[in-house]
Amino acid sequence: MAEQEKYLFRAEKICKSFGTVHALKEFDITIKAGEIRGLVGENGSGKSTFSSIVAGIQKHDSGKMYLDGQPYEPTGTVDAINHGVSMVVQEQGTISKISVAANIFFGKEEKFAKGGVLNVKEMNREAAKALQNIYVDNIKPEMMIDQLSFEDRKLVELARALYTSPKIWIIDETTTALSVAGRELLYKLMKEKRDEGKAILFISHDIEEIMDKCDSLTVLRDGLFIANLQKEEFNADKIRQLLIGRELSGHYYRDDTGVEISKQVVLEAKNVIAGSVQNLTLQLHKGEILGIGGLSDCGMHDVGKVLFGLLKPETGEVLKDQKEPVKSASWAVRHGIGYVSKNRDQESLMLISSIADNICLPSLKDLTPFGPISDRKQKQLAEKWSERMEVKADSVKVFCNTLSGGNKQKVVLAKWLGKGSDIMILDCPTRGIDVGTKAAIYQLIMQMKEEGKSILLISEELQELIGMSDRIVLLRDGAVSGEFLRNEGLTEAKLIQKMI
Ligand SMILES: Nc1ncnc2c1ncn2[C@@H]1O[C@H](COP(=O)(O)OP(=O)(O)OP(=O)(O)O)[C@@H](O)[C@H]1O
Repeated sequence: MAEQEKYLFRAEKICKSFGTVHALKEFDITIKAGEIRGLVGENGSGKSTFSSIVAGIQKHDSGKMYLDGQPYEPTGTVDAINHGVSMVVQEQGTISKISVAANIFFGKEEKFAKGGVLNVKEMNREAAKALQNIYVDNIKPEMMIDQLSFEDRKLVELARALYTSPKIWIIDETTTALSVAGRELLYKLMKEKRDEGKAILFISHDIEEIMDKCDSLTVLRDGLFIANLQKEEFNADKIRQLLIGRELSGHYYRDDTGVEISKQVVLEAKNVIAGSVQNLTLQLHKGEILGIGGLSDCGMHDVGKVLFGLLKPETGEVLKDQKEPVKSASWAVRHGIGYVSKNRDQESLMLISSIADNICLPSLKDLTPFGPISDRKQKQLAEKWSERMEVKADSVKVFCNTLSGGNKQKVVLAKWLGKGSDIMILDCPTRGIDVGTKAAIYQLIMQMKEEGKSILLISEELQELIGMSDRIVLLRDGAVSGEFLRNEGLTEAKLIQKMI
């Protein structure tokens, strides 16, 4: 048997450059049938570039790929799907202004067309099957995709990817877009597909998750293959060291306990009903890190929107300093409130603009109090925060649409840290961020707290909530279901009890 035939998929010496950036340098990887292979590496190490080449989204410059022992050179995504390769992308992968069913069958509509007329009923019926295949019954095929939450749109992407029963399923940093329940569903599907003899390439920054769910892993650093490990060789410290290229020292989360919370309330919601928020009463105190958690649809992401003025209360009010109503998002920015949305590409970044323009956007008024914008000051601010957040790019002039997912997230954080807002609403701030930078973000959050800033930390990561919050408020069905003060005995199980 030829060497490549032992594997369902094999890539050899894959190279890909974008101008002067060498995203992949002679990268090799193999995946067997019935294997879940993890792909790990720091932000910008080339994971999405590689997976998008396999999925036919872009072409490599050189190197060879084999599928089922045959040379594999997809001419595009449709060709990749026809060869049995499907991918769920890191960013939002659905198309706005069309239905769920139209998203699932985008590019394959001819399957439901007769005499040039689309049989929508038939397409909806088939879409319902695709959703049932992944055990989802709350999303209806005829719904407009824009009605769905970020998480539900990811589920539609899962349904689309699995509808064709792919031989290779690529999952690019998808878990962080999902709630606890969504993740469990994804893991169940991964196991099912593996047991059916399919191959799965699973990308994640969560080392524990990789160790738990994968059979083997490949480490990528700066576009280079670094190591392959089999399950029995997995060790968290070893993996971190391999992907960063040095030992990671220091504590990940803060280690103080028994902190005092100031009585001064800086931001509050009083009996608010808005979106998925039901009768919410919540107070954020000065210098406090207030963690917000819960299951999917508990309303936690809408809490951030309500407090930032993006979502208007139908009843109740949102007050700053217990007196001034938060009128709108622009009012909030002018009054020292910053907001990092979970939906980075749609709500937090101008993708077709430079890193510098994005970082400076909320600070323009501060940079130009008396006259025209100073290019020098703008560059200084952008460079300072881009360096502090370790954004990987040749310069701050680079456009955000060319950055890796994690580096885009760093720009979003840099933008609000540069503005120096007194209140920061962070919705999943470490989504897609690698372990090294994650530690730096936690340090920055602590620094903000020490400077007297107040932080609302909305997170799907229970460990992150326990590790960083002074106080944790849990939500169920849009209302507060439990509250915990920081203490040594706090466990995930205790939080989960209040979430379900
Ligand atoms: N279209 C593009 N134009 C220019 N540079 C690009 C483009 N796409 C990717 N890059 C660069 O290629 C490198 C690898 O990016 P890639 O998205 O593959 O990283 P990644 O490992 O997936 O990172 P992350 O964990 O942050 O998602 C980065 O330096 C990125 O800026």
